[in-house]
Amino acid sequence: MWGGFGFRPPTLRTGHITNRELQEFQARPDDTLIATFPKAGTSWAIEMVDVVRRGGDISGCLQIPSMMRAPFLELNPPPPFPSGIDILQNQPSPRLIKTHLPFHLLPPSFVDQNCKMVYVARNAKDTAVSYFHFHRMNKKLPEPGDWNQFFDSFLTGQVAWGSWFDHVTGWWKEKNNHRILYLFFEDIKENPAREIAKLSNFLSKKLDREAVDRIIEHTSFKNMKQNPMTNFSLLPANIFDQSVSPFMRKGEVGDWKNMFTVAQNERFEKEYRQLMSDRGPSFRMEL
Ligand SMILES: Nc1ncnc2c1ncn2[C@@H]1O[C@H](COP(=O)(O)OS(=O)(=O)O)[C@@H](OP(=O)(O)O)[C@H]1O
Repeated sequence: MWGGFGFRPPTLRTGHITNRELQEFQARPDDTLIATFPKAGTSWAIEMVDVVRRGGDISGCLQIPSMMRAPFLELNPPPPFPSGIDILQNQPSPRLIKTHLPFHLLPPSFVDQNCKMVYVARNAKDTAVSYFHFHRMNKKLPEPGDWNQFFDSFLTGQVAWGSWFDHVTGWWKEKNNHRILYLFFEDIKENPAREIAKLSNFLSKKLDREAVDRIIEHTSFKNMKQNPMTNFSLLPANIFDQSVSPFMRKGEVGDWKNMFTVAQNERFEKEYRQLMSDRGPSFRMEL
C-alpha cells in the first residue's frame, strides 16, 4: 500500500510504537501541527494549511495523498506498516503533522519547540453523527453498534480519543499559552475566506486574492470529495469501506437533526450544560 505512494517503509522497525516513544517524539521548530477531535474537519484543515504554506500553489497537493503530506502522529498499525512516527522521522522539514491527541497527551517537544498548532473544533452533535458513520466504514475501529448505543458511548467519552468535552476545552484552555490558532468547522463553512485569512496571518504567508479563491475552490467539499488525494479512495476496503459510508460524507452543519431523536436531544442538551464550562468555547449547532 505505502509503496504506491512512493514511500518505502524504514527497515529498522518491526514493532508497535510505545506510549513512551510517542511522548519522546522530537518535534522540529518549523513543524505545523493540526490537532482535532476525530471528525472535526481535520482533512479540510490539512488541505487548507498545506496550500496556505505553499503560498496558494495547489500543484504539490494534487500529487501526494493527504495522509502522506500530513502524517498521523499516533498512527500505530501492525508491522510491516510504518507508524506515524516512522514516516515523520523520514520526512524533510517543514513538516505538517496530524494528531487527535488531547492537549495533555501531546509530546512535550511541540511546546518546547514553540511549534505552530492549528486546532479545529466542530459542534458535538455533528461530530457524533460523523463519528458514528466513520465507525461503520472504518474496519480498524470497533463496530459502533446502533446509533442509540453509539450516542451513549460518545456522550460518556467511551470512544477512541475519549471525551469530546475534555478535548475541546483542554485545547481551548491552552490557546493563549502557546502558538495555537483555534478555529471552528462552522466558521470555515460560513466564511472560508475569513478563516483562510486567519491561517495566512498565523502562518506568516501572504496570499493575494487569486490565491485565496484558488484555496477555497481546491478545498470545497465537492472538490475534495472527487479528489483521490483527499477522499481516501486509495485506501483498500478492508481499511475504509466507502461503500458503507463515504469518508467525504455530507460536510454540513446541522446534519445531526437527521439522526437525533427528541429524547436524545434533550439528554444531550442537559449533559452539555453540565459538562461545558462557561469559559469554554461556544459552538453553533446550525448556521
Ligand atoms: N472540504 C470540506 N468541506 C466540508 N466538510 C468537509 C470537508 N472535508 C471534510 N469534511 C467533513 O469532515 C468530516 C471528516 O472529518 P475529519 O477529516 O476530521 O476526519 S478524521 O478524524 O480525520 O477521520 C466529514 O464530515 P461528515 O460529512 O459530516 O461525516 C467530512 O465530510
